[in-house]
Amino acid sequence: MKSIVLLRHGESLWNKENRFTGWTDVDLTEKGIQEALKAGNVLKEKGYVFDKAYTSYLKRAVKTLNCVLDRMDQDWIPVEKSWRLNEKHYGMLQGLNKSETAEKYGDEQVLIWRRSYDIAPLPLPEDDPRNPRFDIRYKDVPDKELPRTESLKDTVDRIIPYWKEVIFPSLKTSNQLLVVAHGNSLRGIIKYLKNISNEKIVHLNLPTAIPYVFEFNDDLKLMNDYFLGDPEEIKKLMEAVANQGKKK
Ligand SMILES: O=C(O)[C@@H](CO)OP(=O)(O)O
Repeated sequence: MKSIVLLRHGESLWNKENRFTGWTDVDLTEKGIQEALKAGNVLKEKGYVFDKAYTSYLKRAVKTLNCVLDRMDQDWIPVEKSWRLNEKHYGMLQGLNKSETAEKYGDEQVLIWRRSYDIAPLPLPEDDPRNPRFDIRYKDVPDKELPRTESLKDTVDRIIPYWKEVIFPSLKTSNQLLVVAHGNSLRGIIKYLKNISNEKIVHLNLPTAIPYVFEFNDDLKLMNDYFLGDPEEIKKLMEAVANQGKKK
């Protein structure tokens, strides 16, 4: 069986402060580093040997990947970074506290901004210094492809071509691949892989740094998917993520 392991980064500073993050390049907390190292230990214990890893241009994902590979003593494997694996762009919500935003606009509106398929938060103004066009790391990305906000659909539209053209085809010549990315960019990939409806995807909340394994047969047909960890604990972690967008 071939497998692709999806992993959300460990806790970031803005996860801890409960702020909308999106494309803001915040670092891991100490807890986030420990979570990433733990994921590395779990993958090592299970005997994973990755042929290649993929991650985003954002340091919380890059550093999580580095911690995982360090723990596995697989620091040497090829790694490809792509802006296409970045988190959903959260537009004008970036930096705001999620429960304060729920106090102001209501839980339901925040759920729409966080989890609906095709509704995006208000975009950053064109001249906002946070517009990705002013960030050197995106200098090779055509301006029209750089978001100032995104719905999950927009995220899927930029991520799935990369999945189909780069990540998935490399499974033909590999056995195990690792993708370290973000809560919503991974939700987009999972929606595509499992053909989850626009309505059902609202309820998927990914915990930080819990490996999610997708197994494929030799014809690259998806056979099985499961988290590595205690199901009860994972359920609680998922509920905690869902609750981040509610009033206190
Ligand atoms: O703020 C964000 O960028 C994301 C992921 O951390 O959060 P949410 O779970 O609200 O989509």
